[in-house]
Amino acid sequence: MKIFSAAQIREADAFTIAHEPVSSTDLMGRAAGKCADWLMEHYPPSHPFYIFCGKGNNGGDGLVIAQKLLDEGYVVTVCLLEYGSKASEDYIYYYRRLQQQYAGRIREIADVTGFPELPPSAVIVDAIFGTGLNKPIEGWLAGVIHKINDQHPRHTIVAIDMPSGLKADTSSRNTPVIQAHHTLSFEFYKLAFLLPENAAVAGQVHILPIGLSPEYITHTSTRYHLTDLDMMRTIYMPRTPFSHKGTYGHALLIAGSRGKMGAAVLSAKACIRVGAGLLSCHIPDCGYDIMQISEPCAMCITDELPDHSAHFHEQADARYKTIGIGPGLGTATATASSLEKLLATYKRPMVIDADALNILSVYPSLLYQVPAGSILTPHPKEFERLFGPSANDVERLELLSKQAVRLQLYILLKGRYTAIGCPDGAVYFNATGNPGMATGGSGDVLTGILTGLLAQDYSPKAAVLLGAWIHGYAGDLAAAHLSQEAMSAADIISNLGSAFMECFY
Ligand SMILES: NC(=O)C1=CN([C@@H]2O[C@H](COP(=O)(O)OP(=O)(O)OC[C@H]3O[C@@H](n4cnc5c(N)ncnc54)[C@H](O)[C@@H]3O)[C@@H](O)[C@H]2O)[C@@H](O)CC1
Ligand SMILES: [K+]
Repeated sequence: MKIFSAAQIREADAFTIAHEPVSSTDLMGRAAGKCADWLMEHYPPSHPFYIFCGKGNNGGDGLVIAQKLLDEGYVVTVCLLEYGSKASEDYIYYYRRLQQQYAGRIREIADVTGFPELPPSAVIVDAIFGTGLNKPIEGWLAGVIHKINDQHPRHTIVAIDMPSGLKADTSSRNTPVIQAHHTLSFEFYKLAFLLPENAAVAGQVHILPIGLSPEYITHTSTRYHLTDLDMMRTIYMPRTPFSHKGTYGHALLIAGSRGKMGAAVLSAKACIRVGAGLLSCHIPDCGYDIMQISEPCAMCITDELPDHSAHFHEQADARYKTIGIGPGLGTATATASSLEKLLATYKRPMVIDADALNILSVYPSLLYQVPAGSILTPHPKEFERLFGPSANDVERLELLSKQAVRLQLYILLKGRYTAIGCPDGAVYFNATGNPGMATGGSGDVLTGILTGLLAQDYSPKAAVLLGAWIHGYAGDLAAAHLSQEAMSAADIISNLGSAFMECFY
């Protein structure tokens, strides 16, 4: 799914109005009508509604919702915030209609003392500002936002299109924003919903289709995308009947050190479980029994050193379709030097994670030696060590995209919505996964998955998008069986099979 900017959403709106054609008043009626339907489906008339309206089209949506709920016999109080701006035309149209029929339900609020006392089980609808917000909310309006947020523990707050105060595509850090339980947003995810810094504000996001022009949507390109199952189905490559293990590639995994062999084992298991034809693991001598016993499907090459690896560059040749390097590897100087030599000779796209990333952040010039199309998988701290700090999440995404273009790499920044920067500047957010995956070893599993997919001739872009998806999907299945608390990284691997079955069979 494409993620459009606020400016593009305005264009989509205008394009739909001109080409469907539909009047802007009717488009508002249609969009807000969907919200009213959602509200009535989720809350019976025993819930009194308090609908707070700004004076733009978001406020207009609030007026349409109020009218529909009142027509259906709901108890509604409409709170119009009178902050001096000129009302939009569509707002005025729906205001007149409401005023004619339900004048007694309308209250004007011109400062924070006008904030109503709310009865138990009230539902607050936030229709103050939407995508038209053009500066942080200030003065008594900010006071109203705080008052609404004070109700959060006692009353349900439903935001229309955007929680008011949240900017669609720039940072809203340290500004007043409604903290909604639910956000009913029109047609598209907004970038703001996918940023960790906004975790507290949008609640559950429900995307309501409002019939914006499919022509506009298809033909307009965006930098940001959210992955979905349909996209994965176009990427997934079923195995062919006459194939053999050679068809699915020989991967080399360079991982593990004394005390961190578990990372190597998790990566190896995941690599095999996504279908790599063959897997060899380069591990220090201390890990030999551990790996052979834990994963009999993998072959082992042991380093001359007992506790960490420093000779893997001698192995890394064209026999291997790809290499995954980093989990539990350690950052010893000899390991770093072997990585440098490996990067000088091995030129296929590879997967670089964990300690291999830490080595690159100590020797940043090595970043330029990483083969084009390789996949880096930093978590936010590793990302910062590699590329420096950012003032906010939007800046961090811009940095991600810039570095992916500059280095011609795929950079997968881990998080609730893992963000994948591509060499062409596009950024994809992965839609699967859950907080149960915030546990040691999850990243090692991802490295194994990505390595296994590259081995099978998935393009780097296909591998990184599908890998992130299936990793999160398997994690979601694990959490569904076991709870987010009890699941471990090993459970992600155990659920990879069911994830493939559910998504692709
Ligand atoms: N295509 C769509 O997505 C549709 C959008 N509609 C609604 O239209 C909204 C956008 O409407 P508008 O562009 O009128 O924008 P808003 O309703 O978000 O607000 C714009 C108004 O608020 C003022 N304003 C902005 N920031 C302010 C601040 N911090 N303090 C005080 N005043 C401020 C602006 O000057 C303008 O008057 C969407 O969020 C959605 O709710 C729907 O009605 C129809 C379809
Ligand atoms: K809103």
